[in-house]
Amino acid sequence: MTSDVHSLGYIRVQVSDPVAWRTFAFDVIGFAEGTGAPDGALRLRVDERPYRIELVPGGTDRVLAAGWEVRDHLALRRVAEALEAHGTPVKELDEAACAARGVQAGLAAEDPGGTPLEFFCGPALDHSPVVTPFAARFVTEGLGLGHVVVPVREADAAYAFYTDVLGFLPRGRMAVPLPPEAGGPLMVRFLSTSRRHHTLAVMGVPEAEPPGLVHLMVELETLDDVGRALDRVTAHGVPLSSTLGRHTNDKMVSFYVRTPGGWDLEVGCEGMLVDESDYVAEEITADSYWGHDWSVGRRGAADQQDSAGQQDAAGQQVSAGQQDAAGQRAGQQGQGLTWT
Ligand SMILES: Cc1ccc(O)c(O)c1CC[C@@H]1C(=O)CC[C@]2(C)C(=O)CC[C@@H]12
Ligand SMILES: [Fe+2]
Repeated sequence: MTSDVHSLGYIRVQVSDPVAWRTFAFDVIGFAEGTGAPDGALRLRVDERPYRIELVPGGTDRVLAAGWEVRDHLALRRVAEALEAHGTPVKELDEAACAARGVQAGLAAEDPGGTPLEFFCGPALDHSPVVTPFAARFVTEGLGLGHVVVPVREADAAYAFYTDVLGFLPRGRMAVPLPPEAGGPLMVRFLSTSRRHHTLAVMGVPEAEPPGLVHLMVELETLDDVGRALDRVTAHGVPLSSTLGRHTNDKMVSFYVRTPGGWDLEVGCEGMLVDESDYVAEEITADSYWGHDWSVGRRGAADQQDSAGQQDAAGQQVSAGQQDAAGQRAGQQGQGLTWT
C-alpha cells in the first residue's frame, strides 16, 4: 500500500517573537519572503509555492499545523474516510480557511499525540523567481518541504496512526541512549511517503509539551549553501543545538540551530533518495558517522562563542564540563554511556 499523503506541504507555527524571526529567517538562514501572508503573519518561501512556512504572531510558541499534501481531492476524501474510520475527528477547512492557505481544499485533525495536522490539495503556485537572500536553493521538488520530528507520549499509538491509518512507510528507528531517570531510552521512529528518507519522525518522550515540535528540517542544494548558513549562524551568535555532522540513516550532512521559537531548525544537504524496490527498514545505533555534537546545545550562546577554537586535534571539545559529546558517541556505540 502506498500512502495518499504525498509530502510535507507546509508548516504553520505560532511565534511569540516575530521580530526575532524576521532576522533569523531572512538574514541568518536565508529564506525568501513569501507572498499573501495574512495580517501580521510572516511567510517563508523556498520554491514555487507562495510559502512553505507560515509564522503567526501569538502569545506562545507552538505548532499550529503540519500541513500534509495529497495528490488531489480524491486522495483528500480517502484520507478523511481513513481518519473517520479510525475514530479521529476531522474538520473540513471552509472556503475562507482554504483561501487563506492558498489551497483548493483541506482538512484539520490531530494525531494521537495532539499534534495539529492539516491535509490539503491543490496549492496555488507563485511562478515568480525564487530570490533567496544568499542565493541558496532549497531541495523540495517531488519531496516536499523537508521533515518534522514531533514529540509523542504514546509513541506506539502515534506510530500505528501514521502507518496504519495514513499509510506512511516505516524508514527505520533509533534508540536514543538517555538514562531511565531522564525518561530514556527514547525511541525515534522515521517515516516517509516519498523518496525522501523521512518526512516525519515520532519521538517518544515522557511529557510532550509546547512547542510540540522537536525540529523542522529543510534541505539546501549544496554543502557550500549549508556551510555558508552555518557561518551566518555563528556570525549572528545564534545558538546551535548540534554541530555539523552526517546522519547514518539518510546520509544527510546537517547542523541544528535554535530558532526564536525554542525548537530547532535542521539545515542539511545531500539527503539520500530511497529506492523502495530494495529498501528495508533498519535500526541505526548511532545518529551520525561524524559530528553532530549535541552537547553544544546544552551550553549557552555566549559559551558557544567563548569556546570557539578550544578544540583538540581530534576535534573533540576539551574544556571542563564539555566532555559529554565524546561520552555520548561512545555510549551510542555500546561502550558504556554516561549522560550528564
Ligand atoms: C538520528 C537522526 C537521523 C536523521 C535525522 O534527520 C535526525 O534529525 C536525527 C536526530 C534525531 C534526534 C533529535 O532530533 C533530537 C535530539 C536527538 C534525540 C539526539 O540527541 C540524538 C538523536 C536526535
Ligand atoms: Fe532531522
